[in-house]
Amino acid sequence: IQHSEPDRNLPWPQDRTVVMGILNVTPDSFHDGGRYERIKDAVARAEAMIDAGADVIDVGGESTRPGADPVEIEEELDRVVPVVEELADLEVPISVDTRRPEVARAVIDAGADVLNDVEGLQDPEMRRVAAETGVPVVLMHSIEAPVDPENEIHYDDVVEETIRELGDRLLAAEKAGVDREQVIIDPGIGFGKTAREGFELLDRLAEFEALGCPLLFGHSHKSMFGLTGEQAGAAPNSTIAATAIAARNGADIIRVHDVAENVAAVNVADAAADPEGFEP
Ligand SMILES: Cn1c(SCC(=O)Nc2ccccc2)nc2c(=O)[nH]c(N)nc21
Repeated sequence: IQHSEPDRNLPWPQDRTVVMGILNVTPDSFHDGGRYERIKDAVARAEAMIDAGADVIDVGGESTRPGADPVEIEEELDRVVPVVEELADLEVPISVDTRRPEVARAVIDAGADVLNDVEGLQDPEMRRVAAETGVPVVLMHSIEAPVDPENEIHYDDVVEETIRELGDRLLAAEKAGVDREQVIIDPGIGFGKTAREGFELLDRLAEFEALGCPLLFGHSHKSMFGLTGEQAGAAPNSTIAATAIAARNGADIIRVHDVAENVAAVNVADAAADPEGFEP
């Protein structure tokens, strides 16, 4: 499966699978130290991921784990803006994972290159930010996980329905002036979906090509790997194996915690896809 059309002006290579390194800047992802320590630590971690082969860094100031308590806007700004300002000088593009238009505007002003919206631009103000700034935006599919897991949402065909719903979100974005060329789509692994649905999406990823946008796959350490003998937050081996399959099935960007290992996995997939043309 070849990657999406190379004519898009995205801030990363178009001829191979791109690796996005995850940089959590939530307080629980740092040793207790001062604010300055935390910023320095975050920059050091970003540089380590870049050295390990990351093509883009995704900065997130609010844990999006289901049930995590929401963070005040001021607090989120205080966590991400200073880090984005430091990372803006590095040689790779910076993505910011936020659901808030105020944060989106602030980080773009601070030098962020890409918006990563787990709410799929459902907020009209987020659509306005994307339309006005023209930055690439990741449009992730998410179903608010049901409160009581008993009546967990089940799809007839999770792939068909995720593609259809992403199509609807794409249309809403275009109506708001977002250029389809700036949109990256994402099935939202684990967001209101079961483990088996995660594997169904992984297996049938090529079907998302119907939407004509680059595709981001974000499976790293997620709970779907409970099915394969690991567990949420500690699934390095399943993650790496799934990375190779996702890349071979057409994922254009992989969002991961462990960069070096997953760079190897995308290289294996890309080499298998084009043994004559692959360049190390
Ligand atoms: C911000 N963000 C997240 S956070 C959830 C997460 O990593 N959970 C998690 C992480 C580690 C262990 C267990 C769960 N997932 C995606 C995604 O799949 N796509 C895009 N575009 N952005 C995303």
